Amino acid sequence: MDVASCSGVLCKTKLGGLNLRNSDHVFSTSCSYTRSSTSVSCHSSKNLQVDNVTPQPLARSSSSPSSMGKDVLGLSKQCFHKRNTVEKTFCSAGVCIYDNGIAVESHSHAVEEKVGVLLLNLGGPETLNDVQPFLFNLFADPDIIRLPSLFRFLQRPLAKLISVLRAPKSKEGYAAIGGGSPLRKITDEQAHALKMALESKNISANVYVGMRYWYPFTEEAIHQIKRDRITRLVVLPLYPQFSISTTGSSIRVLNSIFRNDAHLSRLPVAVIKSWYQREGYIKSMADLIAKELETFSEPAEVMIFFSAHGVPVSYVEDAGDPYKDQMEECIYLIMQELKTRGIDNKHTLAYQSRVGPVQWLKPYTDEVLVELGQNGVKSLLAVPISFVSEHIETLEEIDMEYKHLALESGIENWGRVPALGCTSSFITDLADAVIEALPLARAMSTSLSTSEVVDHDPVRDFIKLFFGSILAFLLLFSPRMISAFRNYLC
Ligand SMILES: C=CC1=C(C)c2cc3[nH]c(cc4nc(cc5[nH]c(cc1n2)c(C)c5CCC(=O)O)C(CCC(=O)O)=C4C)c(C)c3C=C
Ligand SMILES: [Fe+2]
Repeated sequence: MDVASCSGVLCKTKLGGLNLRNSDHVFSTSCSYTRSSTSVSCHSSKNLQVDNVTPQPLARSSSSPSSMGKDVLGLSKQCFHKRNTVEKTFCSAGVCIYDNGIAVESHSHAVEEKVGVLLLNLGGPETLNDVQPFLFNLFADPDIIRLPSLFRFLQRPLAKLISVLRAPKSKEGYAAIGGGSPLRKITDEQAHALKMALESKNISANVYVGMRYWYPFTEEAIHQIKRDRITRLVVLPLYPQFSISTTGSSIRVLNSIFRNDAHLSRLPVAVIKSWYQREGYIKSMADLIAKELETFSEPAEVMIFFSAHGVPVSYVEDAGDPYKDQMEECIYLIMQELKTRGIDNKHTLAYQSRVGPVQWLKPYTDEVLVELGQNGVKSLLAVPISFVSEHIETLEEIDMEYKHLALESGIENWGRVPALGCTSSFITDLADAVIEALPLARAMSTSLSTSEVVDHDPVRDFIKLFFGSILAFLLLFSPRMISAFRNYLC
């Protein structure tokens, strides 16, 4: 059934033996919704709203993150939300949720809808020989090293240089955790668990894994989705909070694949850009923290230490990355949830894993640990917060380096909350997010907007390349640049 042809008060979309029933808000060509201080406006030429918006932080601060109302990714915004100051669950999946939500009811005759879920993740080297090429892929990403357009042609040579320089240090880290990243195995397990959770909710779906920098690459997953003739796709990045450097980068790749493929550009897709504020996720995190606190002799005395992967400050301040705002909101929500359980410990947030010469979000995890130790904190529970699987930065950086540093600095009792992995309440919540997003899928546009049309002027390109090369040469051999490269080594 072509959902775009739907009209009237009630529309039904048949999904693999299910009917997803929505209020007419979902299918009207243009809709707006107001409820106390919350409002959502959606406009769609295809009678269907799709995510493509970053959900709003809730309740705490009064100003929106700097990216709100901006289109950080060049994705067309189909919906925009205003701050919800009263109702916690309004935008629970990072997708537009309407009036009475989405009613899902069983239906006896199946139609040809084939649902796919694409899990996006970072990927990691599986062997020590993979480390340098993995790092090359990472640093060749213009969302990881953001060069001014004049220097874009240097992206790959620079990536080669930095990956070769950094590889020995990274290899040491991967060697310490068994010779490779566990990310592929864990993500595959999460994919399987999600498929099962969807099945238990009567949704039959294929779940795919698409990694950004290592196998199975996002491109491979998309080919498989095409071969399997998926007719409706939900894209679910495994990063709770949105950053240009993670979810943003993966969605940029998806966008370019979909736009240039006649079949894919017609496929209804819903992208869940972030989900840090979902109740199920917040509660699952609170469960893990509460359980781990119990392992201390005096749980109430323990400092809860959230450690998030950092991003360069310029991402937040210049490019409008909502990552920092979402991180702070997420921690606020977890602490609120713990408070409802009578847990009112002190807590703090710091950022780890900085790379290269630029300023990263502060405070830095290593510096805060030393300060806390010096200030007499005796018990500390580390909580990795930006990622949902174990990886090099939990297993090596936190469990080895930071633990050692903390104990050296005077902290006596150390604990670490495990990553969510396949925790069942968490996977169930992801399944709910998928189900909420499904009816909001819409086809990506085939036409490039004017700002995206690549304008080729050979004379201008030559002038840029010529002067860019001279500038790059001068910069590369300046003392400042040489010291900058040294920073990639440690
Ligand atoms: C939300 C999570 C992450 C953000 C934000 C992020 C930004 C970011 N990362 C780098 C550089 C590196 N990241 C590396 C590994 C790595 N990064 C994340 C997550 C985020 N990165 C994960 C889960 C992993 C581990 C993957 C694994 O193999 O287990 C690495 C490689 C490891 C190392 O050498 O330290 C680098 C390098 C930048 C520059 C950046 C933002 C601009
Ligand atoms: Fe990273």
